[in-house]
Amino acid sequence: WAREASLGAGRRARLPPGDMGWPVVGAMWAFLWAFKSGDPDSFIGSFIRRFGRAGMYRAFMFSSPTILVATPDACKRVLMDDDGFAEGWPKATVALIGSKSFLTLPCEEHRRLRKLTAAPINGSDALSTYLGFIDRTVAEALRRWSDAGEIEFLTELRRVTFQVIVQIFLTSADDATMRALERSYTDLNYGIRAMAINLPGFAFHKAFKARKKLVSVLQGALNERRVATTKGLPKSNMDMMDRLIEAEDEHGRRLDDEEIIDILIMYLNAGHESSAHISMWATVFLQENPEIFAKAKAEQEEIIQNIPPTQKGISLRDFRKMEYLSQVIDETLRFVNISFVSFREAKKDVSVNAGYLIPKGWKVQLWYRGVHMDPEVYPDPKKFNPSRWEDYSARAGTFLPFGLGTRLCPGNDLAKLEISIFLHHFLLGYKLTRTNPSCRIRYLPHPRPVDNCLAKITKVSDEQ
Ligand code: HEM
Repeated sequence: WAREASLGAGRRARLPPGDMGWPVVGAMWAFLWAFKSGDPDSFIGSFIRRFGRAGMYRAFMFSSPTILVATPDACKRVLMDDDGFAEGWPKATVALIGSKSFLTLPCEEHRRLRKLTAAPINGSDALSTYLGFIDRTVAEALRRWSDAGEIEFLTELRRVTFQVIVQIFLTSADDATMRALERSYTDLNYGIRAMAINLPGFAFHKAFKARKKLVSVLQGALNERRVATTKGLPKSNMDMMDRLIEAEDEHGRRLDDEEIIDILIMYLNAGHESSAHISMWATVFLQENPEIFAKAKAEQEEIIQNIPPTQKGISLRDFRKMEYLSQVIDETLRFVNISFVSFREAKKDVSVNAGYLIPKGWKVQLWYRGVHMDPEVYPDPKKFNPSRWEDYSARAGTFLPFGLGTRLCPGNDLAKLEISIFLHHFLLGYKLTRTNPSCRIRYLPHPRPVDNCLAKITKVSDEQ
């Protein structure tokens, strides 16, 4: 109330509708209740019900006055306006991912480090470099799982996507380092959308301990790398850690250890969590929908039949032919809403959407989930329907699984490649049988079955 009052009558009158909720906690209880009770869409739904389809609402969340944005045009307007908005992530996210990661970097520094780190992971050349490794890794994992009996499918997929991202960022990491990192990331993620309460029993407390472990493992790897460089030991090939160590700005300044570690913590996390979840959900949806499965399988069979006998594995050209599979993945991205919201902060007063005011200093939450589940944008939004993407190109702002603008996910192509190659092998030779097909879903931090998709992977045919 105090923050609203300080705006003055004129500015206050231009705020979008909404209310600041309960003292201190604001709308956090309603948010947590909606997500924990299994109906996440009811959170934005309650604003629409009470205040109409304004598309923007005011609320008090994560200890800050906040504008919730839930229409394609308003999301686009905010995401494309770097003069008006900076990143504005909740305290817990910044504390866990790192205050020197992209989450808080000023514009110029962000642009420089983003250019340095995004080029080696996106674009055809980069993708061709990793394709062989991804192909071998997922094929081998599926073979192993089919001999293993019951597995936690999501946990195993996380290991695979982690193996891939570690290969790109820290080529030489040994198995023990990798396992230690991977375990800590699981704990870290459970605290990422929590309140930043560092007391035993709270999710954030456990997550913060996991961050300390990550820092110590990465510091060890960085020390080894620096010693090797000082001694002039030969390098097998240049990975992302080397690039970050050697990067210099125009004044000759290099990144210090803290900066390198925070950037690595961010990339290693962003680079495996979402891809693993989407691979799992896409597999589950395919298995639950025999017609979609059959159509996707037929496409992969055709692709494999046209591979020349001299070619080993699939190529980038084959990947680009996977049109229907790409629709399955887009529909999974829309339907699952792994990144259900993004956070910004207004650097100045900005007018959006028919003159609503986003006051300077207020937080902005971009509700991608609200856009993706809006029946006016996607008819029958709760139906998993890959065919809605046939001959359809989404209007800007309506499909935001990877965000938009200067913060667009730099790993979007890599993620799609990884998920496609996994599904390619799965469709051609395997079947998923879940132990608890109607297992409860937990929506925070990301939607997942609470049993981590306990299942058997069975080999049904040899891949040709
Ligand atoms: C299905 C998989 C993925 C999804 C759904 C996803 C989603 C997103 C979204 C929505 C954002 C934008 C956040 C914002 O607007 O502030 C983002 C940013 C980011 N993603 Fe991804 N991502 C995925 C995979 C990856 C992969 C594989 C990598 C690494 C190789 C990655 C690295 C990043 C990084 C570093 C950022 C921050 C970019 C910046 O601030 O400039 N992501 N991702």
